[in-house]
Amino acid sequence: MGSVGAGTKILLLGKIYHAPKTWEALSELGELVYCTATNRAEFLQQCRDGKYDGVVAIYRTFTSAEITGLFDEELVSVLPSSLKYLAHCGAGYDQIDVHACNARSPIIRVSNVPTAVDDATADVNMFLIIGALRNFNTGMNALREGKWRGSPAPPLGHDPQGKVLGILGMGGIGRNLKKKAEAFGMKVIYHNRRQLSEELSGGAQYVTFDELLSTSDVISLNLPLNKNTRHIISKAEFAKMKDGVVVVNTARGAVMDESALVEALDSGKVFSAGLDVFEEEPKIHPGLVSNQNVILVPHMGTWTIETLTAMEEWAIENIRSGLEKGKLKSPVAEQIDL
Ligand SMILES: O=CC(=O)O
Repeated sequence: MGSVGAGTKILLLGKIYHAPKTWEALSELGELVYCTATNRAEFLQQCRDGKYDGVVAIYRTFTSAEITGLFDEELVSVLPSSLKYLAHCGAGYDQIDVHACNARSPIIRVSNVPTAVDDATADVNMFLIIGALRNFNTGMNALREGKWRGSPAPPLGHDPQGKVLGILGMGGIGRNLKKKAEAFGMKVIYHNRRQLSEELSGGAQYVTFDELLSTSDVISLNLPLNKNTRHIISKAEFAKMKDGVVVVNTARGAVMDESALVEALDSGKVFSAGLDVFEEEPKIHPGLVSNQNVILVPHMGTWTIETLTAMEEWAIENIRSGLEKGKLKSPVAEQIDL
């Protein structure tokens, strides 16, 4: 079932920082080739000109989109016909149009990196929850301006103990967050496309989307971005939330309508927010930058040596598994049954 043969090539889109030896070891399975394009138009042209013909597997990173742009229908349509495996080094694969990959014959099999990201992302998530509940940003900024806590002093924050945390999206990160939040004394409820088994949910109460919105003291967004979840939190959803709710997002910016969040913060409906992701990274809505009640982190959920190393190793393993066994280690949800 393997795809290894003379002429097999493996293309790197982006960089390998932490697992260079594991990457280089792939050279026993195929020739390692590198992208020379500096922008999307160039990459598309190179593909059309056959520069990457013979590429059977691609390893790509989130930031490689700065050069190639999204793996949308247009880009997928020019990828070499030899391509079988697309290994994304990240948990969220919203940059890839899996539908377009499925439409190819044979299909392009896509993998992401689950599990390895869970701890680091849930840690940042917890940092944002505590930081937003305590509203540390105001005092921290004042201190750097030489004004100690500022004048007037920041409003008092809130303790996590006894607060209801509503987790929207109970995948690996959501479940990991649940355990961490419980250690801080929070009561966890969740909503997910499907209710989880008691064992998987760890006893967290399953509630409807509307119940989650109306009964949570803190709402954490932990769901993937796709056409069904884009702007799942918007004006109408904010209206259903408790007054003074705290909102935290480590998933993808576009699951929430940023302008609606800015309005909800300005009106006081939302007490504070903690954000690691934004709708148009690296652009940040000016209403978020100017609002002291928002903690802003520039997409650093997995930004640790240990986690980024584990992610790179995992994504490379997907390529090895595809080439050796004809099967990816962690296919994306849409392709699990294919
Ligand atoms: O944002 C990070 C990831 O999707 O892994």
